[in-house]
Amino acid sequence: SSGSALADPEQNDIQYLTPIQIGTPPQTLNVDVDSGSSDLWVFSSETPEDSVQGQALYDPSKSSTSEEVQGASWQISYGDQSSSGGVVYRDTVAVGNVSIKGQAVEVATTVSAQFTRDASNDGLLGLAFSSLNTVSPQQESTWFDNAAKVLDHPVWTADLKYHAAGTYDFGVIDKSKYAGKITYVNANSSDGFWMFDMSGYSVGNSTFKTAQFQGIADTGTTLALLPEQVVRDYYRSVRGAKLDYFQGGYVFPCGARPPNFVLGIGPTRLTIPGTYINYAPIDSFGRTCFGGIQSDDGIGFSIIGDVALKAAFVVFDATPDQPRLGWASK
Ligand SMILES: CCOC(=O)c1ccc(CN)cc1
Repeated sequence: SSGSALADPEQNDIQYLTPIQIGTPPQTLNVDVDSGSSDLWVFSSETPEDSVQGQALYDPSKSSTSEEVQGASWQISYGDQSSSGGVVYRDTVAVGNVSIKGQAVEVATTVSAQFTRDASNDGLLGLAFSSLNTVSPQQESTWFDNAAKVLDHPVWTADLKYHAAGTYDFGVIDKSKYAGKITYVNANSSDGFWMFDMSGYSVGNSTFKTAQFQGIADTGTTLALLPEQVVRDYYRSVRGAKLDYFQGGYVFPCGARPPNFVLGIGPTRLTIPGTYINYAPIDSFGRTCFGGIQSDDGIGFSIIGDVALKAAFVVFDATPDQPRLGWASK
């Protein structure tokens, strides 16, 4: 089997939302497909009312195919200090028409304020490796790990777009979605992430600078978080850029035209247009803008989030014993 699902951006592409179907009859929720985590969790009939502000809810009692996983619970916190937790059901989950029975659906009984405030986000679909799943006492598999058994190929692809809807495909690599060839690099899943090595960078039309650093391909993070030295070097070329401690990163006048940023990924190059790096205004006048590239300081590795991923067609290839990431222009 194979399938395709929409990746619809919220304002400023802060995140992309994908409709999925849970239960019988199907209940459609819009979730954030997140290659940086491994829990499928949703707002539900068991989420306290004062924590729900407009989200669609999964109600397992209205699904003839749901069953509670006795004694199981989950609790997760993300890099941005948001968090959620709750209990676990099994039910049928379809993403892009690929339907998987007995998928662990983690039902939120607590969510942090950041999730409550985002009315259009009904939950997360974690597509990192199952070793990061937080269900206890018995860890659960991700939807993709379960789907890979029935997909024509153990792959999924991300075609995110700038201020436009893109797609996530499962079990198929759609040639109409990219240009030229796909360059594959090995992924290291030992920490549960889609982690890979970068070989250097260039700013605008300057010469390529070699730099060895590793990062994770993370569809669930908005920006690109890179080594401090690289980021400092980049903003030297942005008129009026400065590191604003109170905004928590580099800002610049919205009229600045940031240069392109080229990321070296093995033998291939990913060019992030400067327009993607002029991420969004931080003030209501649209005077000062926040950079789409920021420092990864304190994380321990870089995070290649949506600002970078939307410049490419990305293949998440879970071929047993040698996961790979494929990169193509489009
Ligand atoms: C605004 C609601 O979304 C989140 O808080 C959120 C989304 C994804 C992730 C995973 N990187 C963390 C928090």
